Amino acid sequence: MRTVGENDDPLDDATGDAGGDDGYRERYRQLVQEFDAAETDWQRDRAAGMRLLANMVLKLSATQPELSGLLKSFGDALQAGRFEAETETLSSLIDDLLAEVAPGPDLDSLGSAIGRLEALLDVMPSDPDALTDSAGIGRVLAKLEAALGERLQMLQRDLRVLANTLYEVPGWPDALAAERDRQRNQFAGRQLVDVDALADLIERGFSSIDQERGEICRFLGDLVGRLDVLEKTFSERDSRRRDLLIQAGEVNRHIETSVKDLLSESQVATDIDSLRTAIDRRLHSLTDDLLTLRGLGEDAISQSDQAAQELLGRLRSLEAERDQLSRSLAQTHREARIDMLTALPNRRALDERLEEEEARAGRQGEVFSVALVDIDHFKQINDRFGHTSGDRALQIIAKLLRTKLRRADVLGRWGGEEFLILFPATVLESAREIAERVRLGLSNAPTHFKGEQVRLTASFGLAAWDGQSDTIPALVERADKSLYEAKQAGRDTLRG
Ligand SMILES: Nc1nc2c(ncn2[C@@H]2O[C@H](COP(=O)(O)OP(=O)(O)OP(=O)(O)O)[C@@H](O)[C@H]2O)c(=O)[nH]1
Repeated sequence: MRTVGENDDPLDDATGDAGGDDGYRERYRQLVQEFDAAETDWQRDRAAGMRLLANMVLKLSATQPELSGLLKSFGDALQAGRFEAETETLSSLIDDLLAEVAPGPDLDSLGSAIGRLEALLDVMPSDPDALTDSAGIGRVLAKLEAALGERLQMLQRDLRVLANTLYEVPGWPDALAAERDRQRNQFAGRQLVDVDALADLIERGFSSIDQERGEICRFLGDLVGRLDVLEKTFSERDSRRRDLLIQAGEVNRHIETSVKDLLSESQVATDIDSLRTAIDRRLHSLTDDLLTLRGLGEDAISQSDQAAQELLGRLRSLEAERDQLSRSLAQTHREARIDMLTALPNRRALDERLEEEEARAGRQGEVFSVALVDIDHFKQINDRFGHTSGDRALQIIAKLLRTKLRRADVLGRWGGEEFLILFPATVLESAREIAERVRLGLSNAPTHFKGEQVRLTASFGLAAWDGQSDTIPALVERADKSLYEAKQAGRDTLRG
């Protein structure tokens, strides 16, 4: 392991070992971005869910007459056909269907209609081409099937998005679950709500959304319960959905283990290099797992609201684990005496290095100098371009200062927008020359933020160690005083 003092360029070192752009930092950033994007999508879905409520009423109303019309024309077509053997069975089936739909189809009766339609298909001749006079019936049947399938699928999808979306509202999931159970019991007693009553309920729920959350919960419970009935009709034989859940469960467990291992490895890591290796190894597999989960999740969302809930739950708990990981990383970095943002030695490391230099200079009867560097008008960078750009400016300046200094000079982040340079075994005059070179280098290197050219400058306050009777706090205080004078003199200059 290398110590801070031996480190030529800590920023390069921090990414170099882990492989440049492929380093753990980059992958970690991507992971964070993915989570943020998921969060944004989710917010958007919530708004979409509210819009869907309104659309659903319209769709239900539109389905009813169209369905009746289609069933009637199907019946007519049958009458015109010559399927003597099947006519009786078919006619009674169609009568049943029409009777069921006539009073105003709701989701429950549509679900049952689909079941009957399947029975109808079963009794139809298996080879339509062999029957020249079946063309009309075939067309009507196909149209009916397509219209029903499409409408119900749309309805199902909308309901799922809606249910998922509103699960997000605090306190609703429990109310919803209770309501869903209640509705399930009602279904057992075949207690149906017609489409007008349903629409009424939705509208009432809308108009008093804040005061009447309970009402909306009941309404949603009703819809979700009905959705279950429909879903059963459609996908009882859909084993793919079950497979997806099993696969997702396996990936989840793998992720859980990886994160736990990583956390415990980061706790016991004794140096930054071994920690970095551990993170590197785990983040590879975590990122892959997450992508797999995403892929599975996308499929699962389209198939099951339950799967979507589970995926979301996983993403949330992963997010919590990510935060814990990031806290643990921050802690390790602090302990490693490296500043997280600039990857320079931090205040703690600088304090130690100053003490070492003081002891060395005292022993050998030498001197040394320090400079406090404060970025000019830095608040304006934050105010104009945002805090993230401010952070980037600090990173740019850190790197620039580092490249202008000698190998032996120690540069660290003293705090906020302030840096400290230690010039070991250097008299004030030489330190001043180097500092002036650094100041000019910074001042002549324009930077761009959000497409705008910005000139970053800094003020420098210098002081030299005054021999045995001097102390580090007194030395830094003198440098700070010089810095104040440099600021007073108009900034982008040095004093001391
Ligand atoms: N983005 C970002 N801003 C920081 C960080 N640390 C400190 N700052 C900001 O740096 C700014 C320092 O502002 P001031 O002390 O008013 O000084 P200034 O605007 O640089 O002006 P002068 O020093 O007088 O030239 C404050 O707005 C802090 O919020 C950081 O880590 N990141």
